[in-house]
Amino acid sequence: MKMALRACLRTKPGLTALLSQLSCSGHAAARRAPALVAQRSSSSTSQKIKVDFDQSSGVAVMHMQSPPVNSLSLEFLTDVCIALEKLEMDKSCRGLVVTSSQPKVFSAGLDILDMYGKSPEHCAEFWKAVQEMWLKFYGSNMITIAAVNGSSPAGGCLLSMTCDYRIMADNPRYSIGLNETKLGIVAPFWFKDTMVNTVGHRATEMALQLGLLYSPAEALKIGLVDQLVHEDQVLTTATETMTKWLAIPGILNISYTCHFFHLWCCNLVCTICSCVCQVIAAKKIHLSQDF
Ligand SMILES: CCCCCCCCCCCCC/C=C/C(=O)SCCNC(=O)CCNC(=O)[C@H](O)C(C)(C)COP(=O)(O)OP(=O)(O)OC[C@H]1O[C@@H](n2cnc3c(N)ncnc32)[C@H](O)[C@@H]1OP(=O)(O)O
Repeated sequence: MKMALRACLRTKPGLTALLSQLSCSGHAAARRAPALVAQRSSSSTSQKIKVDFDQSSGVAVMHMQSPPVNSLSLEFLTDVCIALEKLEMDKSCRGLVVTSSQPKVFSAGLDILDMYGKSPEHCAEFWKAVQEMWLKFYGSNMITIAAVNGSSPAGGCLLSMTCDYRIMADNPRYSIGLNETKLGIVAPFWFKDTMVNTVGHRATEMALQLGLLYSPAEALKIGLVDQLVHEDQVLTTATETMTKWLAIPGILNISYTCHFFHLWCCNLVCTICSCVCQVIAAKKIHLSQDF
């Protein structure tokens, strides 16, 4: 699925242009961007994202370092998107491993504090940034591997699911899943679609209806993650796995099918509608709070 989307993006410049208009790169571009320099290994850092790029292997490692729990705030999402955009533009970068520098947590999902009591404009910007992160990872030209070295609820799980492969720390204290229902929130349909593409319809229905968080062993069983390793081994296993993937001839050039392209278009159209609805809703809430 991910590869099909990637191929769509590569072969449909019009779609790419549309996406870039839709995306929040406007505000992203205004911010500082971690630079990638042409040397064997480079390291670039924004406040919340550190990228180590090994030019000899063509593999970058993105460390999320937004304490305490890598919650996805507007600022953090913007940094992630900028870093990803930079890597995407560097054609020598063929693989990306995403991991966390925070102990015990990969990402706590959307930053709840960034969604509450904020202006409609902020909410719209925030929501656009969430969608941009999803689009950028899902449509990435690189092979992406999530090194899930801690808990990964809700938006954190979404982030990992947009990657081609997930390796999780085998620690029963960690959990992963779309738990929005338990928080009284409905997971957006594109969260749902991403999970369907990962674990199938029935498992997704159960997961979303009950707001399930899975232990690593349970997650492996339903295919939400692909591999469990000792937590000390998550990152090294991810880079080893990346080497194997990148050795496959043409891995970055898998052709797409019409079915996937249609699904992609549907998702895009629905996303626009959902975005408009969110803004309208936000405005209504804002108005009702005034009375
Ligand atoms: C009307 C228009 C609206 C437009 C805007 C759009 C809004 C649309 C809303 C719809 C969104 C739907 C999709 C939602 C997706 C989400 O991702 S929602 C977020 C769900 N996340 C969670 O449920 C995670 C909750 N956190 C945890 O389970 C645990 O914290 C952890 C991640 C497992 C880590 O546990 P532990 O190591 O024990 O740390 P804690 O002590 O629990 O936490 C440390 C501090 O971090 C704060 N924190 C935790 N999670 C978040 C978070 N998601 N956002 C912000 N802050 C978080 C926590 O409060 C602690 O803070 P302090 O108490 O200050 O230390």
